Amino acid sequence: MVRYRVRGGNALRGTAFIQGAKNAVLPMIGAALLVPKGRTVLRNVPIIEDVRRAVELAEAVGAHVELHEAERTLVIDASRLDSAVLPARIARRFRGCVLFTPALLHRLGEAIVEGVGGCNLGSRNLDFHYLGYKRLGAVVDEGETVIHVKASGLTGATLYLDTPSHTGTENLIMAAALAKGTTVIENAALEPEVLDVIDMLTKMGARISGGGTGFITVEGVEELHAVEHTVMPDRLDAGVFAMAAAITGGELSLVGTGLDLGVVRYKLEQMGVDFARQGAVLNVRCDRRPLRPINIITDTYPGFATDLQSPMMTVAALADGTSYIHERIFDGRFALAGELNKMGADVEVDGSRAIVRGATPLTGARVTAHDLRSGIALVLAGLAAEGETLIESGYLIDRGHAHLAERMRALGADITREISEG
Ligand SMILES: CC(=O)N[C@H]1[C@@H](OP(=O)(O)OP(=O)(O)OC[C@H]2O[C@@H](n3ccc(=O)[nH]c3=O)[C@H](O)[C@@H]2O)O[C@H](CO)[C@@H](O)[C@@H]1O
Ligand SMILES: C=C(OP(=O)(O)O)C(=O)O
Repeated sequence: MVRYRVRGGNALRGTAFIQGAKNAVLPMIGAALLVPKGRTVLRNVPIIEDVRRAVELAEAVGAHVELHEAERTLVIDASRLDSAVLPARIARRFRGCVLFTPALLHRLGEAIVEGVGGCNLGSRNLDFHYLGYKRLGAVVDEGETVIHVKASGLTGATLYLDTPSHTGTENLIMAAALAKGTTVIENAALEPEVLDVIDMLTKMGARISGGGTGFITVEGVEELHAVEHTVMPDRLDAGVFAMAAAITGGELSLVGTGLDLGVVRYKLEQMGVDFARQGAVLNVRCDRRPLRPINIITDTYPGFATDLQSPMMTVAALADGTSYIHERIFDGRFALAGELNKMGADVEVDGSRAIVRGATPLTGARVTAHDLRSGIALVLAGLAAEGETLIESGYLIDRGHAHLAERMRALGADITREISEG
């Protein structure tokens, strides 16, 4: 059992190195499996548990994968895929496993998904993925636990997503990239990570247009080839470090090529946090105490990312006044509220809305990370709390943040990652 121990009170200062994006690297590993010849190289890979699971899963289907941790580089040779089974013991541990389906379909004619993991955020349907595969000519057999997708060749079609699903868009692009003819995906996701995946697929030889418009057209090609690609910076990791500076009254220089925090920056600015771009570095500092309250509504890009809703709840708890949060993407993403309240916050949840009455002084406590983002939100709470906070399970935090304790300690935080028995 991994846990994080945080002693609050230190302002974070210095240069924070932002990792590569989890939600870009996972589909890119899936994309690398589409390639029958040569070795794909991914740079700026975050060394997180989800990447380790993706490596294990790629190996389970027959790929040869080298994860060079110090170099943050993955080298993937998918020339000998030999199993269409995504085994439950690995697939149930992360959501990104669903991104392997298109490659298995194209390379082996079937994908057998024995389970799908990921954060427990309420209902997380995959119907857009399966309806899309069916429209492209696949047969989908959805058993109670195992999903079997089969196709002896896919053909382009017009696809529509009821809501712009992030992994749904990536999967249907990958399925369409090697299908015969033209596919149009309407109401496609606009997230920067999706665009980064499109960039990589385009370098691989895919013919994709309309990325970022909501209407994506894919002209199928015969084969894709191996490329080298650098994963974009993780805007969620960057958002967390910006918030850490905000709540501790610190000052951080965020380093990560092309970082753009979008609406998260504007919301933090409204709360009293200062941002300044200095060339390639984004500087964030907060002298204002206490912060001003805020209203946020989560949405697909360019709206406020649901993955930063939990960390923002911690920031709101430390703001002077009442903040309102409306969660519109997931129907079960407020598990953090009860844990923050154990630390002295005053958060009231009513369906998809939360009211956060601040500023309440936070006190260290033993708390539970219910998912990745509630875990990192509790780390933030610990940094601002008086006394010691113990957060379990740290594994969930490690799913998405690389070397968190080391990176935060380098900035002055008192945080340790511990492995306990049981
Ligand atoms: C690995 C990865 O990239 N994970 C991200 C991805 O998850 P993921 O791709 O799973 O999220 P989606 O965008 O697909 O889901 C958003 C919403 O759409 C619904 N839906 C989705 C697909 C579907 O077939 N049917 C359906 O109803 C879901 O139940 C959910 O309510 O986007 C989420 C929303 O930005 C982020 O929180 C996750 O970090
Ligand atoms: C919901 C998340 O991840 P996943 O989709 O991988 O469960 C997340 O990163 O907050």
